[in-house]
Amino acid sequence: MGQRDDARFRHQRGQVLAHGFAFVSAYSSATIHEAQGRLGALESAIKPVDHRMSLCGPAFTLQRAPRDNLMLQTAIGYARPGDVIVVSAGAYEEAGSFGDALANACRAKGLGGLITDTGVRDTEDLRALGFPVFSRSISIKGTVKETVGPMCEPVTVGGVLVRPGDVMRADADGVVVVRREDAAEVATASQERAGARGGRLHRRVPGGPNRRRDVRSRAAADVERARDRGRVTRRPAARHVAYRRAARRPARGRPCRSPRARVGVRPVSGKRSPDRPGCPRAT
Ligand SMILES: O=C([O-])CC(=O)C(=O)O
Ligand SMILES: [Mg+2]
Repeated sequence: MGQRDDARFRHQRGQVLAHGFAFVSAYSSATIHEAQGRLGALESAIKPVDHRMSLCGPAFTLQRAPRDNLMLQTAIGYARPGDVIVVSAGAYEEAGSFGDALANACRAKGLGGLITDTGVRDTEDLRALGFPVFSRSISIKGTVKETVGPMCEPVTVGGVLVRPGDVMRADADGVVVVRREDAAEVATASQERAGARGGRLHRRVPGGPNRRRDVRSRAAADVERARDRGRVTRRPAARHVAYRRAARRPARGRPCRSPRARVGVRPVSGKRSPDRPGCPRAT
């Protein structure tokens, strides 16, 4: 089997195992990350070129030299419609290895998007094209086209292992990878989580039926916790009483807003109290 056929074969296997990725697409990257036990999040530096961009699809992985995009161009030729090209290039930020020309090629092939741990450029065109691109950086610096590297092999991107056919989900918040064999299970867990949270949030909508009870019980629980930690005493400390009395006393001359200054306490930080009537100088 030639290199091209070999890559296709392995990738097809990945796609067969990636059943369920369509369901994963219904949930946000953060929900999926939580639902699968807080796993699979790529480093937060990898972000969309435009916050409206999102993608979900099977990974088409490749490894390449940091300032060389030969393998990226090659991968676009091999990848299939819907595939998400996932590039591992050593987290190198100072190279714009993908731009308008390659994005147009991806669009023409119907690819699902690009996730790269290096830089991209021509971002205005990428936004106009609407092709989802998630990168570590934006750099105007060009790349050479010289070095051959592996395709459709497991790679590490943003600190996470990605295998061909694993499900990539990315949105404005970041990128998460779901192991292809777990996709259906993670979709179910995400649905449960989204449903449970949706219910709780609904109850807390301002003016909603349970708002008062919720707020009161939460406040009571906070006080209880603070008491346990010894922060709340039943009677206010003597100095708090002094401050409050001082604050109520009518001021002579121009009003002074600082009860702390009126009882003659040196301010903890910031400006000293001004020397004016009704406001004794800090000592
Ligand atoms: O050609 C390159 O190396 C990257 C680029 O700017 C493009 O794809 O438009
Ligand atoms: Mg360009």
